[in-house]
Amino acid sequence: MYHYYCLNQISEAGMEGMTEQYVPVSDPGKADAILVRSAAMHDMEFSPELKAIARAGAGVNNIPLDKCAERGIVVFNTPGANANGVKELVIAGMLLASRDIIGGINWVQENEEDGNIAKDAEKAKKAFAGCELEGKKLGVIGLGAIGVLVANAATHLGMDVYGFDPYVSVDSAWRLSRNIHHAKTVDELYKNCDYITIHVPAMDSTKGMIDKNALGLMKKGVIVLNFARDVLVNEEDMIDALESGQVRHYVTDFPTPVIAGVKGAIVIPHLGASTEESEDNCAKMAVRQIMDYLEYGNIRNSVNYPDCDMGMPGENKRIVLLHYNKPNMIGQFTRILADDNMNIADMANKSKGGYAYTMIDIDSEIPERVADDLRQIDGVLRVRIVN
Ligand SMILES: NC(=O)C1=CN([C@@H]2O[C@H](COP(=O)(O)OP(=O)(O)OC[C@H]3O[C@@H](n4cnc5c(N)ncnc54)[C@H](O)[C@@H]3O)[C@@H](O)[C@H]2O)C=CC1
Ligand SMILES: O=C(O)CCC(=O)C(=O)O
Repeated sequence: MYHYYCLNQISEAGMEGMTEQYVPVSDPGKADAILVRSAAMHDMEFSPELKAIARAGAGVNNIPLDKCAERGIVVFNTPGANANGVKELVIAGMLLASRDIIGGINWVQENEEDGNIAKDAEKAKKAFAGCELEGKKLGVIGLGAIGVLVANAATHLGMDVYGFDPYVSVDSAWRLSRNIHHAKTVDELYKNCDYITIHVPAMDSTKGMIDKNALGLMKKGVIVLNFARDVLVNEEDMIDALESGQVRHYVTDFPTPVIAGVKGAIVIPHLGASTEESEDNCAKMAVRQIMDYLEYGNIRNSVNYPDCDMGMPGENKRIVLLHYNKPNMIGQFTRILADDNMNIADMANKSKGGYAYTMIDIDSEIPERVADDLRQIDGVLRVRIVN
């Protein structure tokens, strides 16, 4: 039996994937796994019961990854599962910023009682005119799951697209249209583009990257779109740039007290991934990953531990160890198993930064006392016999 707790509402389509072995609990302190969307977890206490957290989404800046790793809690996310939802809203954002669709709709609502509205609209509409996307230059910062989709879609709208991502993955590079120009520096993209959209995670290295200096390099009247995280943009600097006309519109998916209501800012209430399809995709992926980890110890799409997958153990018994990535850990594990006359049928060890994960299949029962001996090794953070 496994206990889980949902910190946010998670799509039914995902929860339906859980077998009768999974029971919801009302106290997170009693959960083996927590499912979360955007709820902030930094101040939460984690009980020793907690083995996994699954973020049904991409960004994990709401979760204390190192604290979790130190406690042997594996944190998962669902890469790419909501990327199409965000891509579509970014395209909508570019259109909203190019033509005053919102102003026009508001005008119709304000004049709904006007019996002459059809004729009056023809006079009023010049106030809401705009420009087209075709032929304009778009700069995409971050060519991951979302950035690639946005860049490729924009080429189909006839835009001239520039991409910047010094850490682009091989998979993303394969998915990227050959029509995208490779910007070698972010400044090159700032200087040349009419629209700039940012799709990078919120990390120490990216926070505030769109600041006064970056905005100063951009073309006058640029449109900036931020569907990634509020902290990537220095909002005070953005307000100055909107007031001076350096930025024509700032489209953001993140309302804050500073930016909400600012003239020129088009602020959306974090709707990028709020589609039925994205919510279902994320929930299904998060649930599958949690179940595979709790039942078989397999790790797929973790952000604080290495991915490591040995499939199902079959007739064997499996023990998994979360530990520091340092010398002589495996030697100590195998010595303890050998002292107990246990035969290793299969084994995998992977590392990610300072942490590592070892899966060992044994062709006999694994006594709890062996797990206890393994727990005593300096640098071991958690040991689980998973079947
Ligand atoms: N508005 C919404 O509802 C949503 C927002 N997001 C946000 O969007 C972000 C991106 O999402 P995905 O594309 O799915 O993530 P991803 O991990 O697939 O892609 C991120 C890309 O950013 C690149 N990158 C990192 N630092 C960079 C830098 N300094 N300059 C240029 N590129 C850099 C990485 O190499 C990677 O290719 C998430 O971290 C999240 O914060 C994600 C989903 C929904
Ligand atoms: O769950 C949500 O709607 C937020 C999506 C998001 O921001 C993300 O996946 O990073």
